[in-house]
Amino acid sequence: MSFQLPAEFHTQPTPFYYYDLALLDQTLAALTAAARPGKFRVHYALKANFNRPILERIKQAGLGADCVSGGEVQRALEAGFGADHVVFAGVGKSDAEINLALAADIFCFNAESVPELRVLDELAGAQGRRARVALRINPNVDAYTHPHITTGLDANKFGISLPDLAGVIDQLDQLPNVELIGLHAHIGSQITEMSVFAALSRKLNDLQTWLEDRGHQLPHLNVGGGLGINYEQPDEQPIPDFATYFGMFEQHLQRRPNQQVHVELGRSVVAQCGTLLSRVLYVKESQHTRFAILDAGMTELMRPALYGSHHHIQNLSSQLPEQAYDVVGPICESTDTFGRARLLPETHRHDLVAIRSAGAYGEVMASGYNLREKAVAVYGGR
Ligand SMILES: Cc1ncc(COP(=O)(O)O)c(C=O)c1O
Ligand SMILES: N[C@@H](CCCC[NH3+])C(=O)O
Repeated sequence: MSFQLPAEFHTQPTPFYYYDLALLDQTLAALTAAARPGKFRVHYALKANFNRPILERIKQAGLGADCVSGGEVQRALEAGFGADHVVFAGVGKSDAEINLALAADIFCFNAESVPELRVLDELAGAQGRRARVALRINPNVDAYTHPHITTGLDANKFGISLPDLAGVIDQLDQLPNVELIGLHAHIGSQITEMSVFAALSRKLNDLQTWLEDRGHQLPHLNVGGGLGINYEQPDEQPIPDFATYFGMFEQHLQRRPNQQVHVELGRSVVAQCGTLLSRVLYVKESQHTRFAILDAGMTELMRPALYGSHHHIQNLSSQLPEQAYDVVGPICESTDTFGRARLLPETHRHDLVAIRSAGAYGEVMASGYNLREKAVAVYGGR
């Protein structure tokens, strides 16, 4: 079934984000079933979408929270996630952010460098606490995704590269207010080649053996997020293939007895339930190209401009024969283009257009460039 906007929103001023909470609930049900309670602990990566109604559903489904800023830690706590289910990642955590998370006594910091560990130690000591830490390693595993969203290669800024790990652990062992509880890795986002999770598992298996030889038994292992979604055909696959994703780790990761394995998924949880709605301002026909100029632009959904990402586009108002359009926004940048030569039914001013799979990394990456107002969010399927 293709996308339908509930009638109550047909007069909503555009552009706006529409979220289908019923689809979110179905996605969460599939996710929690595939994670097989007790087998995997799932943390939702707030960076993908931190709207309150969405967070409340996710919390109700029993997920924890994966945060990448003090603001996200705060938002997760306000939304009711227990501090013991909050993890805090990020290559550049400020002192204020660390202090906030320490004071809340969150479950774990995913730490990425010796300088960060020293600051964690100092600030935890000042608060009379111990910081639980998982070391984010950079496993140098290619995620076969867009180069801008690959995070686990030597050239990327994230994590501790493997040759440096022994030195980092030696220094960590000297820090009295930091407790090593696990390893963390996250190799990239929008991953569709599932074999990379087997490669990651094998690296983690070797590392664990190496650590055990040095006397470190780790109760926690966090394998990150990254499961991709179907942007080309959102209606064919509204719910991502969680079973295959978890299956890769079940098959290839050598879990130690009583070890807790964590994942932190963002996109696959919320992408398909969100749609950006926009109206056509003008159809401009030149000698070369036929443009459909929308009232939404890269300020509302930056992914096509930033990564050349594909989002499925539908004209909800027209049933006329199809023509090719370059679908663009009103922003003063040539990259403000949602799609080139897209086949849409003959399109006219005021037609309503849906830009699909926009629930993750859409609204959260909006900007006020050109002094644009922030698009509102509305919710259906309650
Ligand atoms: C450290 C970390 N964890 C989790 C995520 C969530 O990833 P995804 O939305 O691809 O599941 C990201 C984003 O890529 C990340 O950087
Ligand atoms: N923002 C990116 C993904 C990066 C995820 C954060 N590490 C996207 O829209 O696809």
